Amino acid sequence: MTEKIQKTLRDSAAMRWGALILLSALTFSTYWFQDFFGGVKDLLLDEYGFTSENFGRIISLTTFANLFGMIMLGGILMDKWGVRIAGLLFGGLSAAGGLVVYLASIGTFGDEPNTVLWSMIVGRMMFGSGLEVVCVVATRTIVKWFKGYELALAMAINMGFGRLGSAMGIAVSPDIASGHFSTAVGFAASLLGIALIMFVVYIFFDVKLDKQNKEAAEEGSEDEEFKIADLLKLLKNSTFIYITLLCVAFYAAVFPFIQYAADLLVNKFGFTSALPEGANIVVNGSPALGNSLVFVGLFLFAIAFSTIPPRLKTNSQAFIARIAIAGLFALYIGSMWDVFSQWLDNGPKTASLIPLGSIIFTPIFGSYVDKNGKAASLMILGSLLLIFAHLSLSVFNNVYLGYMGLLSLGIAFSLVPAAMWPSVAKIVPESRLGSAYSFMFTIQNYGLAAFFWGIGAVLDLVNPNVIKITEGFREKFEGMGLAKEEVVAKIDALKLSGEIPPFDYTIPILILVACGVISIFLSFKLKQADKKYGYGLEKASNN
Ligand SMILES: NCCCC[C@H](NC(=O)[C@@H](N)CC(=O)O)C(=O)O
Repeated sequence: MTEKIQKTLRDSAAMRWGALILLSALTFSTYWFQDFFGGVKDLLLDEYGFTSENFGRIISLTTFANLFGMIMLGGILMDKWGVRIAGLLFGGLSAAGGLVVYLASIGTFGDEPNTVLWSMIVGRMMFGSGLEVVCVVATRTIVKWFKGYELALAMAINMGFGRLGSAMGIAVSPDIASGHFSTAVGFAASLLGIALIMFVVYIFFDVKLDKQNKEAAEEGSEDEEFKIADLLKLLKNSTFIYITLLCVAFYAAVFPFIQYAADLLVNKFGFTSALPEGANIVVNGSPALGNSLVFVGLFLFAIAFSTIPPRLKTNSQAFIARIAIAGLFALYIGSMWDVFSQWLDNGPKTASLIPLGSIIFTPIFGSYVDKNGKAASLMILGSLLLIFAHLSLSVFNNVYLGYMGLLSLGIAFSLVPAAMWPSVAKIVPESRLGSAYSFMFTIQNYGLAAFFWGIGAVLDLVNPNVIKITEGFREKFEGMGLAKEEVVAKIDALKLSGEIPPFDYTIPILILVACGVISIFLSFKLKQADKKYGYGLEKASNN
C-alpha cells in the first residue's frame, strides 16, 4: 500500500530558514534592548543626573516580574492559545515598554530626575516582562518548524542573533546616541517595533503551516490539546527536572561570571582596564561601527561554516568547503591581528571574547548535534570544560592557564546551550513545550539573580581588607572636596600602583566550580535517563 505523504511548508528548507529569520528579529532586538544601556551608561548618568545605583535599579528591576511567574504565565498562555497570540501579546508588551522608555527619555512624563527614573523603570519592566516570553516563543516556534530537521542548528543560529544583538547594542549605541541618550533609546525601541512587524509577517506562514498540519493530522493522529494538569505531569518527569537544574547550574556559572570576568583579569593577572590607542577597528571614523562589522563578519563565517558543508553532495566536497571557509576566516582574523593582539592584555576586551566566541562556536556545535547527535555526551564535555575553566581562573596563578580557561569557558558556553535547548524538545511532548521552556527560564532567572548578587557579596566578604583600604582613601578624597570622577580616577591609580591591594577572586570562582560539578552530575543523569527511556538525546536530529 502506498502511503500519501502530505508536504507542509516546513518541508521546504527556504521556508524554514525564512521563518527563522523573521522570528530571530525578535531575539536580536530584545537582546539589544536588554543590554544597550551598558554601552551608554555614562551618558544616562550625565544627562539625567542619575547615580550608578539608579542605573543598577533600572537594570535589576527590568526582569523583576519574571521572578513572580510572568514567564510561566506566558508559557501557559502559549500552550493554550499558540505562539501567534503569545508572540503578539508579549512582543507587543516589550515594544510598548521600549516606547515608554523612549517617551520617558524625552521628558514626556516630566523632566524631574525622579520622574524620568521611575517612568524609565516602568517602561523597562514592561519590556522585561515580555522579553523572556518572547525568547520562549522563538524557541517553541523553532521546534515547530525544525523538529526532525536542523533543530539544533536553528536554535544555535537564533542564539547567535541574540548574542549579536547584545554585542552590537553595547558597541554601537554610543555612536547612535551621538550625545543624546534618547536617540539611542529611540533606535533600540524602533528595532523592537520592526521585529514585531516581522513577527506579524511570520504569522501568515504560521497560519498556513497550522492549516496544513491540521489537514495532515485529520488523516493521521489526533492533535493533543494543552491542559493545566499537563504542567504537573511535567514536574513529575525526572529527566525534565535534571535538564532544568542543569540549565540553572550551568548558566549561573557563566552569565554572572561574564559580568565579573574583566575585573577578575585586572585584579588577578594585572590586565589593563583602559584600551590603548589604536586598539579598535575603525570604520568611517567610528570604532563602534568597526567593532559591529567585525561581530557581523564572525557570525556570517560561523553560519557559512555550519550550513554550507553539510549541504554538499560528497564528504570530500564538504571537507574542501570547510578548509576554504576556515582559511578565509584565518585571513580575516589575521588582517586585524594588530588590533586583536592588543586586546589580549585588556580586561574588558578579553572578557568580551567569551560571548563573541559563542557567536562563532554555537552554530558550529548546533550543526554537529544535528548531524551526529551525542547531545548528552556534549553536555558532559561542556560541564568538564566549565570546571577546568573556573579552576584555572581561581586556584592557579598562571596567565597562560588563564587564557586556556577563558577559551574553555567560551567553548562550554557554546557547547552546552547548543546541546541542551534542542534536547528539551526530545524529552517533553510538543504540546507542553511552552510551559517547559517557561519553567526552565523561571528557575534559571532565580539562579542568575542569586549568583549575580552572590558573587559580589562573597567577593566583599573575603576581601574585607581591600574594602577597608579603598573606603579609607575614598573618604579622604571626598573630604578634600574632589568631584566623583576625580575620586574614581585617583582610586584607580592607587589600585594600579598597588597601594590598594587587588581583590582575591579565588573563593567566589571556586563556588562556580561547584556549579560545574553539579552540571556534570546532572549531565550524567540525563545520559542515564536517555538510555533508560530512549529519548534519543544521543541521536541525530532527523532520527
Ligand atoms: N533557544 C534557546 C534560547 C535560550 C538562550 C539563552 N537565553 C536564556 O537562557 C535566557 N532565558 C536568559 C537570558 O537571556 O538572560 C542564551 O543562551 O542566551
